[in-house]
Amino acid sequence: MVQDSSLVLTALVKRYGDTVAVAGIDLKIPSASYCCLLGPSGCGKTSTLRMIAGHETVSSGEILLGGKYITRSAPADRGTAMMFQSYALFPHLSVLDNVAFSWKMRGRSEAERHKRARELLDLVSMGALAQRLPSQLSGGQQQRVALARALMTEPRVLLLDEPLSALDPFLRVQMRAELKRWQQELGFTFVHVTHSQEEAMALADQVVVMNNARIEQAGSPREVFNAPRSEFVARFMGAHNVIDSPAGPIAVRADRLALHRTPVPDAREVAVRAVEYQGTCVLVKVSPVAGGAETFWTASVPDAVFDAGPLAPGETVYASWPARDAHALVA
Ligand SMILES: Nc1ncnc2c1ncn2[C@@H]1O[C@H](COP(=O)(O)OP(=O)(O)OP(=O)(O)O)[C@@H](O)[C@H]1O
Repeated sequence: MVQDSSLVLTALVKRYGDTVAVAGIDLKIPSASYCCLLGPSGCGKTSTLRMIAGHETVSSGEILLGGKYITRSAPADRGTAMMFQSYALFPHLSVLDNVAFSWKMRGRSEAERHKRARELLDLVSMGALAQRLPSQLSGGQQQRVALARALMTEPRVLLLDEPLSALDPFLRVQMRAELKRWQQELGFTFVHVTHSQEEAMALADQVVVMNNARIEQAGSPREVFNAPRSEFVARFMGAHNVIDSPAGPIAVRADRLALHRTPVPDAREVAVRAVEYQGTCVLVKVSPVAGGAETFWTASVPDAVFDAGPLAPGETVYASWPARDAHALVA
């Protein structure tokens, strides 16, 4: 039977003296799903993760794993394992012994622990390097070992704190795909802290956008990207314009903002301010003529469309968007 690895956070609060790091959040993370906690520095992501792990006490509120309260359980008794930003491998132990370490602490025999460690090293494609020392591995390889070591404790929930931030951009994209594959193969819950919206969109079943110790919005990457609820989410997810309309602020995706040379109904007159070539598209930055020079909107124009009618800074054009692509934002 597959174990229930769902997580529920209710009215969870973390205070450090006068600082409120997490201000009473409610969140349900379904069993066997990939959840990304996303937000700017200091918004409370790591504090949330550390409370789930039991590395930080909860000021108030509750945490349930698989329907059982774990709020006050010892870290080792929770069914969670944490993979850290720095991989924190023991430098003097081989890869195999690093992975087997937690079973040594539990008094399991060498044959038993090495057998399981080898299985996990094979899972993360590191079986061939089992006898190396951590210093003889690349960053991506060290990360695989750190993952195998976390899995050795047989968690139901794996907690990952910025696991890709130390890798170069090429490796980051490769390891991202592997994390997703491992999560699907293992079939348990991953909670991954990141400040990269691109990473969260690529990985998550559920993206949880945090700001100022609270959850601004939680949903699938498509829901959060296509229908941001607040100005903060629209700006943080990027590729959106926040536009004042008579009914209040709206978000319009940059690729849904159309530019016309002649007026069309409901269009706003705008001045082209800058043109940035991006390869597959061209970003055209415009300012509404009636809106002040410090307001900028961006239209993302496919390169072939732009090439058919190039625009240059200083030109005046007309910006419009389909009504269905205007998402009302809460203030
Ligand atoms: N041990 C601590 N003592 C006092 N304040 C803390 C402590 N840990 C975190 N904080 C504060 O709590 C708030 C949330 O911090 P947290 O580390 O959870 O944010 P974060 O979103 O993970 O940020 P980052 O992306 O920079 O890691 C911040 O204002 C931070 O300064």
